[in-house]
Amino acid sequence: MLSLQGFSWEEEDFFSSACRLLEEPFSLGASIAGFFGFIYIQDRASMLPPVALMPDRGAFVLDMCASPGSKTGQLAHIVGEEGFVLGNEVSPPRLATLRRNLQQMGLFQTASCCFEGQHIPLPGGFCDFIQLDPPCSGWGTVEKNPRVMEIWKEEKTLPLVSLQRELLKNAERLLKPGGVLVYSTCTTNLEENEAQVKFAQEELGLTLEKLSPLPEFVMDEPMLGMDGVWRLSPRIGDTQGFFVARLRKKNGGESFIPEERQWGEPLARKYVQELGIAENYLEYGDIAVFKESLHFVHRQAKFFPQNFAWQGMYMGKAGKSNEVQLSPRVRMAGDLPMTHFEGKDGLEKIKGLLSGQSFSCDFKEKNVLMAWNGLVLGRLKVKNKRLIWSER
Ligand SMILES: C[S@@+](CC[C@H](N)C(=O)[O-])C[C@H]1O[C@@H](n2cnc3c(N)ncnc32)[C@H](O)[C@@H]1O
Repeated sequence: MLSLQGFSWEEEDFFSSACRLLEEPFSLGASIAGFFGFIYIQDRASMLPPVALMPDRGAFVLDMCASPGSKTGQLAHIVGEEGFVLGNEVSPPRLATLRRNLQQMGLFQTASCCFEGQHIPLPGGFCDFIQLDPPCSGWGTVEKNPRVMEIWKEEKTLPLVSLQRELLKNAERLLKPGGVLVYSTCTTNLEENEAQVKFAQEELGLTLEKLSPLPEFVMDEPMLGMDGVWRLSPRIGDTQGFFVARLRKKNGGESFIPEERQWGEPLARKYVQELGIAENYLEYGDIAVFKESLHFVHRQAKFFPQNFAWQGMYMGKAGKSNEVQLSPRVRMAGDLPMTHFEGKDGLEKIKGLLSGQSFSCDFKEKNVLMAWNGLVLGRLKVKNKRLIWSER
């Protein structure tokens, strides 16, 4: 799809789905693959924290400061569809961006919530893995944002340092005994990096686990004589600055024993099939109605405590008497007619649909799946014997 639109890239060795863009005839985000969420654009170095965390397949991960969702998405790929990633974001507009991105990528193994990370009201010992990528001074992004050094001059970073500590304290509380935390920033500031790791070791009792150097990256010598963390300086045309440390909570002490609950009003199996969603998706959870919208309730989300406010991946609108309208972006395919597009010609037609064109068809159904070279992209509406793409 991307090569037919003139893009070229090479695969990176440090992470199986990472690719380095070589040719970009127009903005990659405006490509068809970008529109349908098959790619996510981010700096090379910002992919390192999930590589350091490397949760097991099927694991539960909390991403404490998640928007726009680069790491939530990457972690969701690592844990797979049977795993689960909860992305937390304190700012409502940024939470909306996070939710949009997760839906665009079709990641039903994710959910989101909106709390101050230092006060996420989950029970202690709830999480196997935590990603903490807190707000920081961003000195490592100076190539892109030259003003950061002025905005976040030395003493101005003090409130950030204390917020990061509060976040670290809650992360330690939320980890299960033996659980793993990755702390990362995009700054080169010692106080927000190595000094915070020392705080986590000395004040919170976490153990630093050594990360092996990655040959694909030029790494700097860590400060304070610390061994086994990743420290990168910004390098023009290559990476932004980054810092990554992996910490583990000691074994012993109690884990939280969760209880399963029902969330929303799950749609009956038969109805799910009628919507053109294959039954096998229900192995991962339910598709449930919440007031006016439809969301995926992953089976791992069923263990959240009763009063915990969270939201599963958005799947569409719900009307009265359980009448639902699936979002055109729902890629979960099932027994529904499909319209196939092939090759370059097919891409041109898809571009036409996305810009408001319609095509005549003989489908009797209200919705059909749309695929390009066998890859399901989403759902088209059938109106007056014409196929249209409509997100309304
Ligand atoms: C460095 S960015 C996270 C980037 C994200 N991890 C990614 O890779 O896409 C930090 C985020 O933390 C959010 N934030 C700020 N204060 C927070 C707090 N107290 N609790 C949770 N999130 C917070 C910011 O709004 C911002 O979206």
